[in-house]
Amino acid sequence: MSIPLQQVVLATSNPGKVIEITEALAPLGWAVTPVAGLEFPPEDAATYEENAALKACFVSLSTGLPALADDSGLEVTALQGEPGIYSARYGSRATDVERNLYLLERLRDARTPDRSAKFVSAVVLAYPDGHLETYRGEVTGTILEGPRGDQGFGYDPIFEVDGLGRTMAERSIEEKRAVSHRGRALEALRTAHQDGPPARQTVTLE
Ligand SMILES: O=c1[nH]cnc2c1ncn2[C@@H]1O[C@H](COP(=O)(O)OP(=O)(O)O)[C@@H](O)[C@H]1O
Ligand SMILES: [Mg+2]
Repeated sequence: MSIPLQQVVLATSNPGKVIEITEALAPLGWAVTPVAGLEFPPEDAATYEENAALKACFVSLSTGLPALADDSGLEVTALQGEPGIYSARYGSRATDVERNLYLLERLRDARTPDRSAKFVSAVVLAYPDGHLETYRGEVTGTILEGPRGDQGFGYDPIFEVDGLGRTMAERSIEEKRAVSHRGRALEALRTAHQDGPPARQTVTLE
């Protein structure tokens, strides 16, 4: 039997993610509240899915409510998938602008014409009884020589979405959601929940 969902806590302190996730979940009619006053455990897992599960489980257990977390990153082909799961702290740089500059330097040093990359998002919804739902979204693009646009956050200004000719920072929140990794993962979640919580898989041991 599914637990009816009315309220979900967002397990993130990233303001850009809070805005994007809250807007993407609006059609479901859930009360979506950002988490407050919790210090997150270190993200020391090896995959986006496990890191998102760490954050979502921690907040769900702390609040007794269903909690949703996103773990995401940028994977640059010529840098063997860097910064990947380490995107939030790439090169130990402290700000988005410094991390963007560091990435551009690394790519220049790689001396290759290949500037292809992709954004990946894993979204996990954790229930207080330990049940997890996992969704994933990706978007491919090109790393520019310099930043363009002032919307969004993180690596948005240096990532031009394939086929669009605009960076993620040159799109409104709605336009970004239509193509972004997080928008796609959350669309999968919305579809799964459109008629109530999806059925849980039962495992039978023989
Ligand atoms: O939509 C996006 N646009 C630009 N950069 C992003 C996006 N999603 C993730 N990133 C980058 O990847 C990092 C993902 O970090 P992570 O998911 O571990 O935690 P965070 O919630 O603490 O930022 C972000 O800090 C940002 O630098
Ligand atoms: Mg992370």
